[in-house]
Amino acid sequence: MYCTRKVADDLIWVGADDRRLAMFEGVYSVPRGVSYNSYLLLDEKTVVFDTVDHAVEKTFLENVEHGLNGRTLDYLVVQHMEPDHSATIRTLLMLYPEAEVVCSKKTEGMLRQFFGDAVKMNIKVVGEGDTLKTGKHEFTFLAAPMVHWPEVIVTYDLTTKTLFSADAFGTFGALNGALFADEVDFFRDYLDEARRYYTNIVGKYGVQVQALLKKAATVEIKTICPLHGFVWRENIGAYLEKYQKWSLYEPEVNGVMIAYASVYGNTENAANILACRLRDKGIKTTMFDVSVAETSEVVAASFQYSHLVFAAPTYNGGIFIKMDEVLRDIEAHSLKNRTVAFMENGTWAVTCGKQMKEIFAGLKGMNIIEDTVTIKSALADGQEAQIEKLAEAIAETM
Ligand SMILES: Cc1cc2nc3c(=O)[nH]c(=O)nc-3n(C[C@H](O)[C@H](O)[C@H](O)COP(=O)(O)O)c2cc1C
Repeated sequence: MYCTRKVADDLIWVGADDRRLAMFEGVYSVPRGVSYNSYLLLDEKTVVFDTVDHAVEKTFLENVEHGLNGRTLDYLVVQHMEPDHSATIRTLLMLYPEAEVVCSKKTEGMLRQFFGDAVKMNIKVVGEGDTLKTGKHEFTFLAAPMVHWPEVIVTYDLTTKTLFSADAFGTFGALNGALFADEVDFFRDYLDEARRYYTNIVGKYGVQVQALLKKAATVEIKTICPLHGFVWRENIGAYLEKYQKWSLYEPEVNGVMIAYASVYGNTENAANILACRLRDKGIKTTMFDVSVAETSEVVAASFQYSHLVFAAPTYNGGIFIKMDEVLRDIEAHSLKNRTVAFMENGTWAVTCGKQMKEIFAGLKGMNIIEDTVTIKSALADGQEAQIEKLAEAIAETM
């Protein structure tokens, strides 16, 4: 049975929630589920904007069929070829073979890569600024390369001032019946998931997101229809401000994120003492044990906080594996402009502080605090003073 909601009188959300997916993109847990959004326009011509993941194909096809109500599908706009949005293209085109596929030149190549030549596609390639008139509505297309694949376009409805934003402005989390961000307390209940989504998925491409935001700033936007999460029609500015900060790598919290690893508890003990000394100075702290925390959460928090401390044991001559994974992921996301400090532990040859530092030395704008605390198995008498010194060094840079 179809399950749809109206974005406007002639625009229907024909997507679906998936609450069974264990790992989004094989990496990110989605305990609150995820939505795959697709939109159907019923103008003189009919248009579907992107499709959905295989997991929700049945509902999507029923939704489109119900929305069309016997009409034919004239256009399928493909903004992004990642399979969570494109997997259902083949089936949709088999059902509506007359539909013209509107996409970028790069998408045309990717369609062939993913689907081969088996499905006949009537493709209309569009470039930056090209327009498509469907009756009452007129659309223009903007290139958004690397937000977050190279082929991405976003679509702006000149008539209603609606931005179909592809993966930009998305969030993890099923919609649970709500479609609009103003139907939930987004900034209280979903901002953390939106940050985790942004930082992990497009966080590396701040420059490209900035380019898209600059283009978006030249037009009035009344509604944003992303491919995951809620549709925005109120308080859009507040969400744009978050994107502005995230894409400029500006921290949201002047405070310290402490991420630690600890096999036997001694590094954890040092990390806890540091957190207490920082709080004594009135500094905000948050902590993660990287053995149990999701790496994507630590990456998101490293974008959120101004100061980062990493504490880990030496492990087979290197960095403890779970910490290594976190640090490599932060490095892969090209985080910039943070103050960073380290605590290292080891029983016979303590090397991981230097190795952790080397990772950050390769990132732009990192202020590395040199007073690494070195622990030999467990904190020795008198080492409280070293931790206090590190807390003071951090406080001086706040
Ligand atoms: C598999 C394994 C490999 C280790 N490799 C090293 C090493 O290369 N160098 C070293 O100094 N200590 C090494 N250690 C010891 C730990 O780093 C050390 O005991 C540290 O104090 C543990 O801190 P924790 O109490 O926070 O777990 C290793 C421990 C384990 C379990």
